Amino acid sequence: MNLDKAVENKNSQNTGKRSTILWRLLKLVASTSPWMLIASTIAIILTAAANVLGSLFIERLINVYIIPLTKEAQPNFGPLLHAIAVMFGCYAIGFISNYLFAVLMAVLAQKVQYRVRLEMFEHMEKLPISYFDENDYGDIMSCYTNDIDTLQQMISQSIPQFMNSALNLIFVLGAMLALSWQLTIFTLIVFALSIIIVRFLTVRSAHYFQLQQKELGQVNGYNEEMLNGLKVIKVFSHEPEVEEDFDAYNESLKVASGKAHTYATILFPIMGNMGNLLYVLIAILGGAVAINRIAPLSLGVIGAFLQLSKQFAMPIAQISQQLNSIVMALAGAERIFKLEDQPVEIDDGDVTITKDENVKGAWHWNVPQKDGSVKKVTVKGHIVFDHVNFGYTPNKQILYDISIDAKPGMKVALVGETGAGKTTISNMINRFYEINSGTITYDGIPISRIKKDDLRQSLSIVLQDTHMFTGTVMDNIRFGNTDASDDDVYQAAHLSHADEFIHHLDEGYKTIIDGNGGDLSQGQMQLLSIARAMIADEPVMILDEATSSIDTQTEKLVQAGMDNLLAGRTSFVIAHRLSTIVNSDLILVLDHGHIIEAGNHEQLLKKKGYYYELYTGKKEIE
Ligand SMILES: Nc1ncnc2c1ncn2[C@@H]1O[C@H](COP(=O)(O)OP(=O)(O)OP(=O)(O)O)[C@@H](O)[C@H]1O
Repeated sequence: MNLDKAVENKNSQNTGKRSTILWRLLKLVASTSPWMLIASTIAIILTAAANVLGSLFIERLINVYIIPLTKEAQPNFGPLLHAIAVMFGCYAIGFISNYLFAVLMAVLAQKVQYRVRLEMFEHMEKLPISYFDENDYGDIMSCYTNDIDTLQQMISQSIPQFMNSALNLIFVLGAMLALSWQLTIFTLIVFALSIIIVRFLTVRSAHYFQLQQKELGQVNGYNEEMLNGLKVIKVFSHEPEVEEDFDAYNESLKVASGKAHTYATILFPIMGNMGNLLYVLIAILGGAVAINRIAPLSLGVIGAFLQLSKQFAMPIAQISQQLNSIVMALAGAERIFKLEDQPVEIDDGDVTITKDENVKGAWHWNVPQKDGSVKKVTVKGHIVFDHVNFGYTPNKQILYDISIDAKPGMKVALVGETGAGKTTISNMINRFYEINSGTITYDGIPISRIKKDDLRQSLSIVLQDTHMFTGTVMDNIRFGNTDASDDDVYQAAHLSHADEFIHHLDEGYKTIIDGNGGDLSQGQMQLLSIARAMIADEPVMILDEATSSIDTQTEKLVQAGMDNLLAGRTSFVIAHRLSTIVNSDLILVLDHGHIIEAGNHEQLLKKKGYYYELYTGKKEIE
């Protein structure tokens, strides 16, 4: 199928979709500020009406005021000046209402932009983690930057100009018909020809504008990924390959963008000259008709008609140009709406958790009862997996028949090769993903019954990939518990042994951490995130390779602090260094999503199985 045919087909399919998006956009604008929309609609109607009235007045000016004056020996210019003042008044009203319209639309566009940005951010926070697995960060970012920008431009410029032009067109057409239907029909024939050309060009440029936005998303996505992995690229000297790939994306963007703009820019000169052509043709035709008395055409009518024909051709040129921007912005709006329509995390939990402000480390469940009352139950931290099966995607199972009984206060270690499913198990407890079958209970309550926010609030998680936010060291530790006092922060830092390096920082706890901890080592960030988890003081802890970047000496110290912290709390520890988990109450050995051995260190050593081989170095964790 050739491209032009494909473009036609795609466009006819998209037309319905576009009108839905446009309708939704209109509702969004209307609900953002109804009075602004009404005021701007009145202003734009007034603009078009005033401009056309001004042009129509030319006929009276010539026929009633100017021609009689040419026949008088001593002309009285008073009535003519009065008529010119009326005409000026018309144009002045048009100018003022047009100005008001532009200002209103600019303010309205800012309001919409602000609202969309906020809604998108709020919605994004509620999206399930799986959404971010499936979607590229660059694409999501592109939605926040390019798409919102084009949307704002569309509301503040393209739509106002489009409406202005469309209304002008209608009013001018009415005025032309009132002056001469013969000349109007002639104008419409020329107009129909120009529509065919406009349609031909807009269909093509619309396709390439959509492609351009898509390619831009890909370039941004690739850029971000490579920026994040810059160090890895340098280490492996992959700069030439990366550059080559980037070049390919960039080239596709250049091609799409070039074609989109070529079609769009051809449009304007064609339409501009169409106006001049129309002007000349009407002058010739009108003159011929009047001279040959084919139809009763006065000089005033021809003069006014010529003025109107200019006003008629201009909007067509503008409409065609604005249509491109609108189509481009609609593609952006579609992506914004798609993100806003993404289903948020399902949370039908009715059990909540409350921290007892008076007793340190004490939490309780609020369990609604059948009679409507709420039963308060102390949180113990008993986590049970019962025959749990799970896969991130429907066609690939990751966890098979997992059963774990983590009694309150137990330290449960998960060991196994890379990709065995250790992190996945922890992802099940905090409900980042939903299990396929089986049950997970927390103090006997199925976790699906617990409100997600509350469930996560009761779990402290320290990940291998630490993330710091821009702010002071103090703020970053306090992120775990915003109510914590400065002393609590110092204590947590002390317990996690983070205070040693913090004291060596230029401004100690007040040192600003930029971006994602740019100036800190990976190990130092891990110490901070352990301190952050410690301060949260939650009943259950999950440590996923939490100490993997810390040197063995410091790790031993951190371990001692952590063991104090973990005492009395249920904890799940994932560690490649077996030395950190030998004192666990229960060690689960995972292999390809199956638990193949379970017991404490001594029991597992006695078994002389997989764990024994790992521990004695006969087998290595890959
Ligand atoms: N978000 C995801 N989407 C799809 N598959 C995933 C996702 N996260 C992990 N997996 C797959 O699930 C399997 C188990 O991964 P998991 O991260 O649980 O392993 P792990 O034992 O924690 O490994 P490691 O020791 O490397 O951290 C792997 O095959 C991995 O490719």
